[in-house]
Formats: sequence, structure tokens, C-alpha cells
Amino acid sequence: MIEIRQLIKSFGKFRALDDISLSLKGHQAISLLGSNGSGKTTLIKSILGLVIPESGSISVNGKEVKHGYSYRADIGFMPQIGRYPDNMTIGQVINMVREMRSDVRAYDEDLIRDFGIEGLKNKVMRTLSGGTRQKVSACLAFLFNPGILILDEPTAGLDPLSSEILRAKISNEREKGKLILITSHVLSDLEGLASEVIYLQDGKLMFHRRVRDILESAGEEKLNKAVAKLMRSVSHGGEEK
Ligand SMILES: Nc1ncnc2c1ncn2[C@@H]1O[C@H](COP(=O)(O)OP(=O)(O)OP(=O)(O)O)[C@@H](O)[C@H]1O
Repeated sequence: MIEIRQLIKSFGKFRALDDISLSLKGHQAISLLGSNGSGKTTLIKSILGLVIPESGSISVNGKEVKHGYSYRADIGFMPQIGRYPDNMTIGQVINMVREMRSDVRAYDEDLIRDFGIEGLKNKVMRTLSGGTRQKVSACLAFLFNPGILILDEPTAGLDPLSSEILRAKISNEREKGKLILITSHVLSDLEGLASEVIYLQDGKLMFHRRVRDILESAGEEKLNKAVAKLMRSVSHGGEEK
């Protein structure tokens, strides 16, 4: 569903993405890992068409990103920090976004219900806690029932119950065949959620592997331990892709 070929992006002389090729398919929850500054956000922004790469290509559901923005209709994006008009209420923001897509017949309001957003709809955006703001961002990302979800640090700031609600939603959507790309710095957040892991370091792709294979080859039951082991081995030896 997302094909990235030999992607290169520099900021001045600094190479933020260095020859990245990836094939991302439906039915997967893919965890995008990497230390601060490794290129995760730049990669996500390239997929969203917000960063223009200097070479290489990205196609989403067969449409080349550089040929227009229509492909974005099938991507739901949850940013790390959602920015919304300060004086609007939650209800007004959700209605405003809903009206932007009159072509959509059935909205996905599961998270609005499960997070209890109805009871908060008169709260003004500027007064929201970080976690409630995150919940609004999550509700909006899923609202149009997109085939692809890109979630940037989705559980950061969420309380344990809300985090579990979001994890369950991600699993459900994956089972329906969606492609879900998730960045997180917390390895334990991946447990039972991710089916594939991508690891970037200094703008380079260090590995893209199935969780099952990572667990098997590390001889570990816990994904966070297995991924940490693999990260150490590729960081020191520069393993596979
Ligand atoms: N607009 C920009 N101008 C100059 N340098 C940039 C720009 N955007 C990103 N960079 C640099 O590119 C590198 C990759 O940044 P990016 O935000 O993609 O990292 P990240 O993996 O998302 O990091 P984090 O985990 O901290 O969010 C960093 O060194 C960053 O300083």
C-alpha cells in the first residue's frame, strides 16, 4: 500500500533520509523506531507530502505522492502535538473536520464513544489537558475510516485506560486489513500490538522485520527485549535490511 523507493532527503548538507526503500502492506501494525533525530518524522512527512524529497519516490495505493494530493484522502494522521483553533470547543472542531469530507458516508465514531468525548464536547480547546488533546487527535485520525493510519507517538500522554482503548482500536483496524504506521519511543508499547518493526538510525534503514522473526531469532518472548537486542547488534555491526 505504501512503496518507498531510494528516498533521499537532505536539509542543507545534512542527510536526514539516506536511500530508504520500504514496502508497507495492509493487515499490519508497523512500528517505526529510531533515536531522536533519526529521521522518523521526516519519513512520515514525506509520505504525507509535507516534505519534498530530493530523489526517490513514494507511492500510496498506487498513486505517486509527487503527482498530487488526492492519495491523502485514504490516510488518517495523528500528529505528535495536535494544533487546533484555541477558541473552538471539541464539538465544533470535530464537526468542522467532519464537514470537510462530505463525500464520506459512514464516519468511524468508535473512539469518540469509547473516550467519552460526547461528555467533553463543550470544552474549549485552549483549556484541554495534553491527554485530552491527544484523544481529540486520535478521534479525528480515525473519523473518515481511512485505509492507512499514521500515528505519531499516539499513546504519549494518555492515561492507562485510554491507552488501552486506543491499542484495542489499532488492533481492530489492523484485523480489518488496514495499514497502521506507529512511531513510539516506548518499546513496551509495542507488545502485542506491532506486527512489524522498522528501525532507522542516522537517516538509514537498519532493519524492517516481522515481529515473529525478531522474537524467534533473538530467542526472547518479550518484544521489547528482542528489539533492544537487535538494535544493539545492528548499531554495532550494521546488519541487514
Ligand atoms: N526543517 C528542517 N530543517 C533542518 N533540519 C531538519 C528539519 N527537519 C528535520 N531536520 C533534521 O533532520 C533530522 C531528522 O529529524 P526528524 O524530526 O525526522 O527525527 P525524528 O526521528 O522524528 O526525531 P524525534 O524522535 O526526536 O522526534 C534531525 O537531525 C533534524 O534536526
